[in-house]
Amino acid sequence: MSNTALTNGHTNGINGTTQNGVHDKVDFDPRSYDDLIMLTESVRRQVDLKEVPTIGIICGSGLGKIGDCIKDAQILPFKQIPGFPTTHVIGHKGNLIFGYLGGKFVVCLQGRFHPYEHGMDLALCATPVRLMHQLGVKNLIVSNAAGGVNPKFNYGDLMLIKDHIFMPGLCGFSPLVGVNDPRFGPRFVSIHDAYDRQLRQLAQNVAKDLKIVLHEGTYVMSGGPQYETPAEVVFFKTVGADALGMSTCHEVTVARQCGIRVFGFSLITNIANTDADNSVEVTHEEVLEAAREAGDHACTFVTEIISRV
Ligand SMILES: O=P(O)(O)O[C@H]1O[C@H](CO)[C@@H](O)[C@H]1O
Ligand code: HPA
Repeated sequence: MSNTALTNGHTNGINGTTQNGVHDKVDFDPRSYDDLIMLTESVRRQVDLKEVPTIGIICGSGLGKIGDCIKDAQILPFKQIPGFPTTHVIGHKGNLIFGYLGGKFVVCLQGRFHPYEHGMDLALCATPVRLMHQLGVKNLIVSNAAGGVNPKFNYGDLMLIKDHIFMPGLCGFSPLVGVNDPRFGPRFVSIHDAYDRQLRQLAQNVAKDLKIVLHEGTYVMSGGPQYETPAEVVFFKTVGADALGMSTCHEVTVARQCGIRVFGFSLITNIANTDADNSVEVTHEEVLEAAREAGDHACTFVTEIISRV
């Protein structure tokens, strides 16, 4: 089957109605388990789930190519998913894709929700992970574009995420804040093993076989959307950062709450400034350009990992 864009009309079951497959603004509560179930049912009605997608993928800025590599793809635009907000960030297409990659049936978020776009509602931004869990995902591959802080990193390198510092989470902006329905998972979640050791080892083996430079390090998520000042970069470097971004940690936190194993990697799209006297401008355009250049590379890497999971 060739790739299919799903545009059939549907009823979403969460308040509003739909016309021509595009949902009206719906009153979706990301902290309601019942709303999550209705969202999941809406997705199930719109796609032909040939198998249970046990692997989920989230594409970082400009890394949508990974989604484009999926075979026999069924493409569900976010605007057809009741409760999903829209993604406004250039380089995030806004599709949920089902199909085959590395010989496995996968579900891929071609575009993500950044907390800075959605009033720091981290539970809303992490809803796709809860959806993936409902659909049967057991392993999640998260990717992002990030600024390199570790002096060994070069433009275009890949960094396997070994651990993270979730700045908004530390300041009370966690997707787990608020009343917790135990059906989402436990109230208190241990994040001691956020990035699965076995999957990291597997990725290291893949990188070696494919002769890809793969660093390992700590990813820091800040709130954004402004990039960091040189002093902030030095601060993050001092506390152990290797790469900086504005995403991922909220998704990983929710994945761990519902027991999904996580593998994460960053594409180093720029080198973060550490000296205000010799600093250069960082732009989203250069981030996207780096991601475009690394697209094939990232796709091969992810495909091979999936084939070995
Ligand atoms: O983390 P992803 O989605 O790759 O996006 C990264 O790129 C954007 C900045 O250029 C920020 O949103 C940052 O988090
Ligand atoms: N900082 C924060 N987020 C980013 C960067 C950065 O330097 N590059 C890409 N996303």
